[in-house]
Amino acid sequence: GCSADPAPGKIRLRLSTWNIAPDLVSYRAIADRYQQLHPDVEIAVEVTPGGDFNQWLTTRLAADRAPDLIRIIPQQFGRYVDTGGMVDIAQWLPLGYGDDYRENFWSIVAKDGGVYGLPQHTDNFITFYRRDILDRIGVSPPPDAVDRAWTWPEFLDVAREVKRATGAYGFSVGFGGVNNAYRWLPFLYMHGGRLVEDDLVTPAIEDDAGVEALEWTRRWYAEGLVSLSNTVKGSQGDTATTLFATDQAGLMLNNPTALPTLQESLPEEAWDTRYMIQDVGRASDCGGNVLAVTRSCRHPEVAADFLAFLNDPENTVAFCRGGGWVPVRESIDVDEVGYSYRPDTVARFLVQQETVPADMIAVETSPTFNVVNQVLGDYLDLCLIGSITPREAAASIAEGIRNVRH
Ligand SMILES: OC[C@H]1O[C@H](O[C@H]2O[C@H](CO)[C@@H](O)[C@H](O)[C@H]2O)[C@H](O)[C@@H](O)[C@@H]1O
Repeated sequence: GCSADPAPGKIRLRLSTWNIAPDLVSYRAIADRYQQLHPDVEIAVEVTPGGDFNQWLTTRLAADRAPDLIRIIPQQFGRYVDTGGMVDIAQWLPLGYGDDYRENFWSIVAKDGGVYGLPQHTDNFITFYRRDILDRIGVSPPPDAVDRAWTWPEFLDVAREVKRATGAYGFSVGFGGVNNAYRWLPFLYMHGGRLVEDDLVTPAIEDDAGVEALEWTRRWYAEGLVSLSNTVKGSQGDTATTLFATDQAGLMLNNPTALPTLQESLPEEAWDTRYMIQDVGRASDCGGNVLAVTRSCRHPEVAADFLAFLNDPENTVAFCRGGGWVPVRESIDVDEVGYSYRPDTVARFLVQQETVPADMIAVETSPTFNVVNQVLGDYLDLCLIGSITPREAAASIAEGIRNVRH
């Protein structure tokens, strides 16, 4: 909380965010500008632990020592709103502040007449490839159009050849760790499957499409095309990018968090991107974050004012430019953002955004999804490592969804 003021008369706020270098720079710059306008406020930018996020935040909230402001993924946010961890900031926002946000994203924070945070940006997955490795095996990337992306069979054929060339794996996937099972759902949806019905609570994963999607993903590991250190739970934040940047995988399905590592570790000409792989349909990840004020904050009116400033159109543009993120404000013309690194790749994230399924977003941002996400991660991983069959995994995931108290 902001109980310990460092200088007399100063209001101290702590903002906690993922360890993503360009974002830390952007948040610091925005906080500095706010401090200049409000000399009585001091803002510290801190780094959130990745793997044990839920344990960390739950304990901090219980002890009333959570950061004042938290960057949190939409897939986990509902649970903290439900349990009173996040503050309704509606009364401190300028009138109509939400009008500019795309509806899908605004609905994540606007609940029961209150506003429990602000959606800051989104992102998704596209296909990365190592140019040098594809050149070596004489394979060309697919055409540069979202509807001409590699299909499942084409992608696995290329991945098998790439595996022979790397002597290790074919591709890596930006699962990023134990909290991110939902990043598998685009594969289910692009195969025509669904996790739940329209009511968001009745399981729908046990049909043919669901079992086939699980089977297909299982094959990645059974054939050694993907490392067993790169399952949902086996992965740590940067696993996918590290495998790709160290020549162990020549292809990668990942989001813009890969960019800072690639910038540091590979020459620009060594890699490029195309659109996300596709099957009978197209889909990609519902990435990004919400920024919220926690109940530990002693000065929620100041924290809310800072949040409104941080998310104003100008600061949103600056933030998205630095990190390669997709803005969720209607008024921002993305062509004018002027992305600072690999704008060609960022342009693909922007186009790919249109393929993120609305029904997938709806379930991922529903209040109980946090629990469903854990169940999905448990059985998905057991299936990927071959301990249970795809059909058993589908049945257990469905049972887990049924057991969640709605
Ligand atoms: O579940 C925690 C994950 O959170 C981060 O990822 C999220 O934030 C990223 C930056 O906004 C965004 O690209 C991604 O779509 C979000 O899921 C973090 O980068 C991950 O390491 C972490 O596992």
